[in-house]
Amino acid sequence: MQNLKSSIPDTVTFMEMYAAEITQTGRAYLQVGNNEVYELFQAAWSGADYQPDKDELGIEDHTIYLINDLGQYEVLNQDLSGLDLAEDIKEVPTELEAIVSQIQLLTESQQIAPVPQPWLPPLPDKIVLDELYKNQPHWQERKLPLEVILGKVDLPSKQLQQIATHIYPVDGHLAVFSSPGMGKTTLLQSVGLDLARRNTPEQLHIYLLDFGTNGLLPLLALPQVADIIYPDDEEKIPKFVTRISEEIRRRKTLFADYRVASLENFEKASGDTLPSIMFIIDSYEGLKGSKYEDLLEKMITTISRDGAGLGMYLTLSTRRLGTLKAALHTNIRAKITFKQTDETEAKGIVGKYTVPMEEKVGRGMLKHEDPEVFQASIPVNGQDAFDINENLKEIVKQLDVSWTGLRPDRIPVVPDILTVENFLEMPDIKTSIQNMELPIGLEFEEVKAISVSINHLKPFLVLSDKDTVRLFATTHILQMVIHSIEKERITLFDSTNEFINFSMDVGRYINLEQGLTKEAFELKNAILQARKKRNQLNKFVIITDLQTFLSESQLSDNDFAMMYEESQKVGVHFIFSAHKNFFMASTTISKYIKERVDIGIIAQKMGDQTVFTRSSFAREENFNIDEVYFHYKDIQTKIKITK
Ligand SMILES: Nc1ncnc2c1ncn2[C@@H]1O[C@H](COP(=O)(O)OP(=O)(O)OP(=O)(O)O)[C@@H](O)[C@H]1O
Repeated sequence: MQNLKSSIPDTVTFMEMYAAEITQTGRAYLQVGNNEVYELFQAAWSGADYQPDKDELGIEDHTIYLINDLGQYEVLNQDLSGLDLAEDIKEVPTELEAIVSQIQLLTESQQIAPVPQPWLPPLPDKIVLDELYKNQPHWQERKLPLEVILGKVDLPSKQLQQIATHIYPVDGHLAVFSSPGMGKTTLLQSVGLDLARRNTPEQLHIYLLDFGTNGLLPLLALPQVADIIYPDDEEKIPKFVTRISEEIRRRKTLFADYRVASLENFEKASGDTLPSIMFIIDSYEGLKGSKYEDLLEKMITTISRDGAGLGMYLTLSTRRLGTLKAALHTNIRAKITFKQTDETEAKGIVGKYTVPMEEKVGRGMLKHEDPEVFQASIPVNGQDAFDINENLKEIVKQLDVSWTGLRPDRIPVVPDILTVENFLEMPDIKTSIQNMELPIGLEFEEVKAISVSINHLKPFLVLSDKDTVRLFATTHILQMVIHSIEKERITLFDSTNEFINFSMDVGRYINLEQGLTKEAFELKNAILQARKKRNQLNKFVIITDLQTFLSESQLSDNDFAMMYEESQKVGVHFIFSAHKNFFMASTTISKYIKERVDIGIIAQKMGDQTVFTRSSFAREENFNIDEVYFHYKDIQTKIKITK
């Protein structure tokens, strides 16, 4: 305790005089009223160590001090406390602490209610979403306005701590800002889970745009989630943007037909329901510099401007306001910021505030009428981020299995590698093979399997300007034939000796060692005979390199032309593989084929070949080895082939 003389009023001069003499801590004069009666007293001290059996221990301080000229203590004898010999020095509570804890125990055991405080306790550091529900939300048949619980807000001016909710059709889009690691992703997870608990997959579709570090992944299995999009999803992003742009257009037209300006009014007027669409975007700044930045930014800005009326909402997180273009952030009214390294940044987001922003995760300012102190909820309980994610996945799984109705369609994407087995396992392909069709590949736009009817299959050309690529594409088409046609019906002219591995999978295998001539002439005669007798040979003939086949077989141009011409009439299906150079040479045969061929695989840029006429003049990208054009009915379609 400090010397009490400092609190003596100036008027008490005697007391002041005496008090000036006080040298001991806790010693004081006490005066009651304004007369000169005052008492010297010693204030009680509660800071001593609490040692209930001190008397029995006989602990006494025998230290002898000298008071020096400066009034300081100097130890004269040696330290007799024995502390230097003690093995284990324990800190004991002070007498004050001991008394307080005893009172606490007593009030608890006797259930004595605490005295009401004139202010509310501070917001908790951790609030689990479940704690904020009055009633656990559940799926309802009737579509309700899109609403979520965000956390708790402290309103000291109103002596209130309220659950902070966000009603999208009223409050619009929502953005949360902060320095790294302050709780943005966790709040988005909370929003995602809460939305999924309240709305069925028929009432709400969610798209997760994860431009951060997989923070939204635990939400992927929610039945409302259509898909997750990463900034490097080269195939998915353009399809996603097309899908959303078409949906915006469709909703605008529909709403115009009913002369309404909101989803709610459309549903009232038409009696139909359309799902609300939520875009949860984590770490918006992660989009910067990516290939599709402009495309996505444009789409997100359009949603920020037109979305609310169409039932499409954004909930996004990012570090700073500056990462969002003005055209985007001015359309987002509801903003939350957690701790920012630079406080002016936080004030720029939610407006001026005077209370200091605490450096706690999930603690920040929410723009209410004025900025108010806010604690975000976490979706589920957990010790750390890993724990929270694991528990969240568990709850998401429960929601996933409990929904048996329709779900939003995923954005179709072609697999990175299409194995022969996976391709042939596709239900569409199984049906095509049963229907006497030859599987060709997977189309990219809608990821549909492409196949062609074998009955009307004309001579088929595999064309490329690189031998390795041609070998790859030829192998693919050979595999397709092997897996859809009986072995006995396949003849393989391996004019480059590169397909010996397939010799056992076909009915006839002929390579250079055996000589192609005899078999080639036999084939020609068989075609002629069948033509005369109007027989059907039902054969597939694969020629792995047309140029060497022609030179090695010694067939004349006429012989070859006859075979080509008559083959279709007698059920012989040719598949030729040829290098681009074969057609550059402009021989009689190459010109003959060029004029007639109208089906094939082009494993090179369309602009660099002259065999097939281009159906589109869009800029050509570089293809991977398993991406080719399929030319059919005068149109080229980009397809994925097996690897
Ligand atoms: N509201 C909260 N209450 C308590 N703990 C939280 C809260 N929000 C987040 N945390 C914890 O803080 C850590 C960081 O959270 P989170 O990943 O959500 O931050 P962030 O701002 O998204 O980070 P970054 O910018 O790096 O993506 C996690 O361990 C998380 O469990």
